[in-house]
Amino acid sequence: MKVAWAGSRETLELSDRMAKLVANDPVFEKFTRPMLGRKELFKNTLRKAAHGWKLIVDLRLTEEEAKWLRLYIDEPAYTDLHWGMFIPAIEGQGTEEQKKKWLPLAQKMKIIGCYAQTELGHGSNVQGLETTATFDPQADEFVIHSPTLTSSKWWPGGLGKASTHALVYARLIVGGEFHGVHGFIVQLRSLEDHSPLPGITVGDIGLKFGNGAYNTMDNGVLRFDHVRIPRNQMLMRVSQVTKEGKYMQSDVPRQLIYGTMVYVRQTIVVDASKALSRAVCIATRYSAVRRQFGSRNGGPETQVIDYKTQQSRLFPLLASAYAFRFVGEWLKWLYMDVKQRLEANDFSTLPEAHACTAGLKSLTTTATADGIEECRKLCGGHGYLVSSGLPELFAVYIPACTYEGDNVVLLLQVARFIVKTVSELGYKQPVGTTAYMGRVATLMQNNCAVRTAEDWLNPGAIVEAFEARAARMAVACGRQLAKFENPEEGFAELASDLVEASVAHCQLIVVSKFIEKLQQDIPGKGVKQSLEILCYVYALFLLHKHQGDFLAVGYLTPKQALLANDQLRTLYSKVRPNAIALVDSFNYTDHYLGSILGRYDGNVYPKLYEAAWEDPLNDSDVADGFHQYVQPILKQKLHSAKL
Ligand SMILES: CCCCCCCCCC/C=C\CCCCCCCC(=O)SCCNC(=O)CCNC(=O)[C@H](O)C(C)(C)COP(=O)(O)OP(=O)(O)OC[C@H]1O[C@@H](n2cnc3c(N)ncnc32)[C@H](O)[C@@H]1OP(=O)(O)O
Ligand SMILES: Cc1cc2nc3c(=O)[nH]c(=O)nc-3n(C[C@H](O)[C@H](O)[C@H](O)COP(=O)(O)OP(=O)(O)OC[C@H]3O[C@@H](n4cnc5c(N)ncnc54)[C@H](O)[C@@H]3O)c2cc1C
Repeated sequence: MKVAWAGSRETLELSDRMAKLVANDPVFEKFTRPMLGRKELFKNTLRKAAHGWKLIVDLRLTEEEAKWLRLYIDEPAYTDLHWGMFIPAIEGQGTEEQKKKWLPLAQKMKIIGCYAQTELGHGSNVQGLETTATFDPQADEFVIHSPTLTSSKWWPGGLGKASTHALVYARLIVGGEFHGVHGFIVQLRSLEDHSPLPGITVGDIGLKFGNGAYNTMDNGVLRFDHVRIPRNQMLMRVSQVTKEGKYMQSDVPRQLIYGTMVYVRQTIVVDASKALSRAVCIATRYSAVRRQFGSRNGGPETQVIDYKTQQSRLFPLLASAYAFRFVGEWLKWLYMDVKQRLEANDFSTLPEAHACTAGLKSLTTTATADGIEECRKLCGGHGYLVSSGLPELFAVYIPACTYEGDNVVLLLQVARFIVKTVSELGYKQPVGTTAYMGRVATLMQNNCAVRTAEDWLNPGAIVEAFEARAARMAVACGRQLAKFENPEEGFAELASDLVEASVAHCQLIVVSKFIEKLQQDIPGKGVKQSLEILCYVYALFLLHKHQGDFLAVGYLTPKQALLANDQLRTLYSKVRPNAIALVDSFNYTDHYLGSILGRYDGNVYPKLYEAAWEDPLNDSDVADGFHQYVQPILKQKLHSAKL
């Protein structure tokens, strides 16, 4: 199962080597992180990032090894944006000449870059950005300017203190005409002493949610006062500005300017399975250690993992972690395929890639953020201790529902794609993830054939149920929209229904990709069977949770919905004996998990007890401030006996 989770034996071995390298290196210690003040915390992150880079250089790690190393260091840092957005943006939107100039500098870390798109006034509405880039043909330069307070760049990770350069998204103005938002490479700080260059005001935006957590990142604010950059620092793969001041658009679609977001959203789906699996690993191991009630004749109490309610909350999350792992694998493949096509100037699959990355990013991050919090509750009171690892994981993870596109805004993008597909059904055969809509007549007509709980153990029955629900919800939205004279008004009015239809479409993708995964050759005794059980758990859990949809569209009867729930209970009993093995298969070191409750050896209570004494408050028996603030109260002489 470790191989199935990792994707291949090679990846398992490679990631295992990197995990151990980090776990055994004292520089990467992270348990004191929540106790540190902001300055100390940030300096510590800089130290870890520098040490990580030294290892990459000294040990000549490959790009793949370096990625795993950064993952296991497990501390958000400026390097995430440098490697994760600045470099990919230049790769995707730069010309060959620009790539030749900037990529070697960035890859050798001679410069540090961030992705400066969001502003104080606009994040979701990219076309609403206010920063301007005005071409000055006399000087052959762009003038980058922040005309208003709300045009201040606000949020970019790595911008606050670390970056020397930024990829700045600004409205292009040539010859007094606006040409939409484009990307520009702008140097922010001196490469000699790191001080901000003239015309640049830059700093950190302040503390964020949670102790430690995302505060290791220097999310920044940035203002430009007529900062000049050479013309060739506008990324010009999509459109160009000539020396003479002529704006030219190549055959490449404008949307490619948003290409970095497609790339990052795809990586966020893969990361969702990592974050959720960490939380599930902690909650599952602890649920096997923890005992409450049920002692008979002085024997041990019941392990809480044996309670059906615990199983019905925990096992769907375990199944979701696997489901997100496999849909992430597929999405990576889809992205690589689109990338290759784009390089050959085939842009036909870009809209689907945008819809899939946007929708799956939204679906998986929402479920993961909620899932981490559920895991905290599954661990009872001890889950609220920082040493459980769950509060920090939650605090670091939840912004994933917002960054790289607010999850609702992204689902509305999916809705546009679905509505367009439905409206074109008469003359255009849908392909890829919308191919099922080509069978819309059948899906609208046929109802579920399940008669017994066992009938639900059939991938065909499950896929058809999810297809029928998604198709019927999409068609219902299409019909409602058709009643509006102004389609945009209709879209705004029906937005909540459209979001629900998008969720149904995205859940269908995840379920289908899990089922497709099971059609592949999966080596290892019992591995495929265990994955099949998890796949059914994932699908039937969703069906149970959203049974209102399935019933409302008239595909299921209440009896069939009840049968699905009966089957789900049986499946939980089948997961139980392998639950610990299924989380051990994630192959996480105790260092990466960062949780006393999730320790591999299960030695929870002695270690919790030990850790309590390491809290700084326990450095002395009498706390600082006691004599000043508490003792006077204890010693006071009150006049009223009642008080
Ligand atoms: C204890 C420690 C624990 C550690 C745990 C580890 C957990 C992981 C932690 C990870 C740590 C660090 C990682 C940090 C990473 C943070 C990165 C965050 C970076 C950012 O947030 S960058 C900023 C991102 N911003 C956004 O995403 C903005 C969202 N808005 C948009 O994307 C768009 O503007 C829009 C909403 C899509 C715009 O809509 P609008 O209708 O206005 O669109 P346009 O008119 O502009 O275009 C319409 C046209 O274009 C199509 N289209 C839109 N987007 C794309 C696209 N990306 N690709 C292709 N096509 C696109 C759209 O479909 C329309 O097409 P049509 O005309 O209909 O054919
Ligand atoms: C930790 C973190 C790191 C980040 N890193 C970066 C970075 O490196 N670089 C960068 O450029 N940016 C970064 N961002 C910014 C991030 O990309 C934006 O915050 C995100 O895109 C959401 O945009 P917003 O803040 O404008 O939200 P808003 O759009 O203001 O959202 C507010 C509310 O309005 C709703 N809403 C907005 N528009 C619509 C609509 N059309 N229909 C219905 N509802 C709507 C949303 O659903 C939400 O509920 C980061 C943000 C965070 C939190």
